[in-house]
Amino acid sequence: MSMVRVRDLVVRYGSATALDGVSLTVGSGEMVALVGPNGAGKSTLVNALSGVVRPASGTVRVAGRLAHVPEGRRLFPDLTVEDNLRLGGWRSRSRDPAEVYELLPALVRLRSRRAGSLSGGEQQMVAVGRALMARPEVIAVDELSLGLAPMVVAGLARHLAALNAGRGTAVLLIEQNARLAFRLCSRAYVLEAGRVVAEGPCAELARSPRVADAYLGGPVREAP
Ligand SMILES: Nc1ncnc2c1ncn2[C@@H]1O[C@H](COP(=O)(O)OP(=O)(O)OP(=O)(O)O)[C@@H](O)[C@H]1O
Repeated sequence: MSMVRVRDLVVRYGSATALDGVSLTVGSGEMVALVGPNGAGKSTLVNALSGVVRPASGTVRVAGRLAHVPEGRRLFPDLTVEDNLRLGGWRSRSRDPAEVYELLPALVRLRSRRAGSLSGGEQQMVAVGRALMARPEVIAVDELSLGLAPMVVAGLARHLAALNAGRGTAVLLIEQNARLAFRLCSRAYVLEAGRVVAEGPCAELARSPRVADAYLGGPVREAP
C-alpha cells in the first residue's frame, strides 16, 4: 500500500515551473530518497505533500499523517527542547513527549535546554522529535545532513533507520548527500529541473554511470 502517491504533479511559481510532471510513491514502511541539486524542486515537492503549495495539475495523496522536518530545522530558539517538542504535538493533541524520549533518548538530558543553545546535530534531533510528536505514518526529512559533521549525521541516520524498522514509519528523505541517502534508503528518485530523471532501487541507481558521476563522485566499485 502506498502512503504517498504523487501523479503527474506540476507546480508553478508565477511563470516559473518548479515541478514538471513528477510521479512518486512511498510505500507503507518504506524508506525512499529524493536526491537532486539545488533548485531541482525537492522542497517544492515536500511542500506540495504537506499542502503548503497548491499544484497547477496532477494529484497528491497522502494516506495517514505526514510530518515534515523542514530544512534549517526551524526551532523556536528561546523555548526549551521540551516546549519545542510539545508544539509539534498541537495538531494531534498529543502533548506528552514521553514516547519521543523513548525513541530519541538523547533528548532526555537536553529537555530543559534552550533550543537555540544546542549544537546543529542536537537541533536536528529535536526537529525530528518535534515531527514525531504528531505520531506520523510518514515523515519527510528535508536535508538531514545539512551543515553537520559526518559522525553526527551517521547518528541521526541510525535513529531514522531504527524508527523506520521499529515503528514502521515511512520515510521520505530529501537529500543533497546522495551517498547517505542511498545507504539509508531502499529506493530513490533523482530530481533535476523539476523532473524525475532516474528512479529505482538505490543499488541499481548507484551502478548507473550518469547517477554515479553526478551524485556519488564517480563510479561505485562493487564489494568483492
Ligand atoms: N516562492 C517561490 N517563488 C518563486 N520561485 C520559487 C519559489 N520557491 C522556489 N522557487 C523556485 O522553484 C525551483 C525549485 O525550488 P526548490 O526550493 O523546490 O528546490 P530544491 O530542490 O528544494 O532546492 P534546494 O536544494 O536548494 O533547497 C527553483 O528554481 C526555485 O528558485
